[in-house]
Amino acid sequence: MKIAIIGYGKMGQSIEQIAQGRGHNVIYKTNEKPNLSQAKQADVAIEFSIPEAAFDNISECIKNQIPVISGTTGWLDQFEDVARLVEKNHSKFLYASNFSIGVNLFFKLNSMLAQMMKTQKEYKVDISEIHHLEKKDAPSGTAISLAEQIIEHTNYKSWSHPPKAKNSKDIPIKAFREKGIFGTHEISYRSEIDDIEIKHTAHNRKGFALGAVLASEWIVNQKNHGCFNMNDVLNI
Ligand SMILES: NC(=O)C1=CN([C@@H]2O[C@H](COP(=O)(O)OP(=O)(O)OC[C@H]3O[C@@H](n4cnc5c(N)ncnc54)[C@H](OP(=O)(O)O)[C@@H]3O)[C@@H](O)[C@H]2O)C=CC1
Ligand SMILES: O=C(O)C1=N[C@H](C(=O)O)C[C@H](O)C1
Repeated sequence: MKIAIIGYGKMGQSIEQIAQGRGHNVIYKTNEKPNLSQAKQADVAIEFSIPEAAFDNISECIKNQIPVISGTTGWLDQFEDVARLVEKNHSKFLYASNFSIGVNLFFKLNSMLAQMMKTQKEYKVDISEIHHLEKKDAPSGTAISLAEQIIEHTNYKSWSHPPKAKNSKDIPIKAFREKGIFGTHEISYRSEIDDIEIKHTAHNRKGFALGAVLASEWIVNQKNHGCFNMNDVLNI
């Protein structure tokens, strides 16, 4: 598979390593707005850049019929515009706030626990995330996905960051930045009697990078056009 990497920072470099280890060829990489005539030579573009650039980078790939995978967080208010472009151009796009298999299992666990907690009125939920000091957005895309899954299965209506006091329909998300943390997410249901907590800790970036490469392999073989996610890729 020929790969274009758009955003060759910490993730772009990890993805290149994993992709090469699986026998793929990185034919183009950039830290700027992509050169489309070069990117078009690839079977797939993998986009991990910055919140301000993601929408333009993804849109250009879609308009040029390059299947595109993105993991950039902090731009999702423009997701519907991307979905319209995908339809209009009969293109393929896959987004995940977190590509790691472990986190995608954790997402399932979060949804199952939320379903059980819906009727347990004495518990209040909160989410916390910890990331490295270079992270540009807060709260993390993963924390927002976790909140949305809880909202889908309970009576909570929204999430807030920074946490608002005394809004019982709001899920508070706390974000911490510490040196050398790759991504830690914790969900806590607390009552006066006890707490129930589930937690995922990434030890490095290999899981995110491997997931992005697996998603790329999947989308290249996908016959239909459309917007996809990791549930389409992983049979879990
Ligand atoms: N979904 C997932 O599983 C994961 C998502 N992420 C997300 O991926 C994104 C990147 O993370 P990370 O690699 O750690 O961040 P980095 O800051 O290490 O990398 C971002 C790179 O994008 C480059 N860049 C800046 N402007 C553009 C542009 N216009 N077009 C293309 N590239 C550009 C930067 O270049 P320069 O430094 O020269 O400005 C930099 O090299 C973040 O949004 C992060 O939250 C991270 C890990 C996992
Ligand atoms: O910026 C990061 O590093 C990460 N970002 C993603 C997020 O915002 O959820 C995924 C992972 O937690 C690492």
